[in-house]
Amino acid sequence: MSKLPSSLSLSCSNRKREDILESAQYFMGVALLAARRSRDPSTQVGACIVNEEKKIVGVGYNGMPNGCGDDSLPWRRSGDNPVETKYFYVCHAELNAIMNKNSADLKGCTIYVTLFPCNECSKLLIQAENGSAAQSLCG
Ligand SMILES: Nc1ccn([C@H]2C[C@H](O)[C@@H](COP(=O)(O)O)O2)c(=O)n1
Ligand SMILES: [Zn+2]
Repeated sequence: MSKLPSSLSLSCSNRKREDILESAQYFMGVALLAARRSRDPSTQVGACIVNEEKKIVGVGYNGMPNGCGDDSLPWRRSGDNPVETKYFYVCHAELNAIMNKNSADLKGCTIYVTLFPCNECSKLLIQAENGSAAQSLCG
């Protein structure tokens, strides 16, 4: 291999950068970025699923179901009837991350979520993983 011209070797360091994000910080950063896509006016949640090879296999954020207008469904937290609140409709970030996954199952995966998973999502994560509980890291 040819040597770099002396002008370049003077200006470029030969050392790799050491002050980089740890992988967990990076994956939680992806979850935090995903949360910024959420239309929920009060709480934005992001989730990032990572496999054993440290590859991202699914990302999601909380939002209304596909095809249901963000403008036509309620975003309020309370109402006389549950159907008048967002809770009746909204899909949680973890559910969306699972549905967006690009692998058959989530065996050995870790999910990075910006909020603690609810009981329903915990059940989904367990089933999607095929038996045992998926790890959760919460920010
Ligand atoms: N693990 C979680 C917990 C909550 N969410 C979503 C569901 C709602 O859109 C919002 C919570 O709204 P709040 O009661 O704080 O007004 O966060 C989720 O996606 N994942
Ligand atoms: Zn949930």
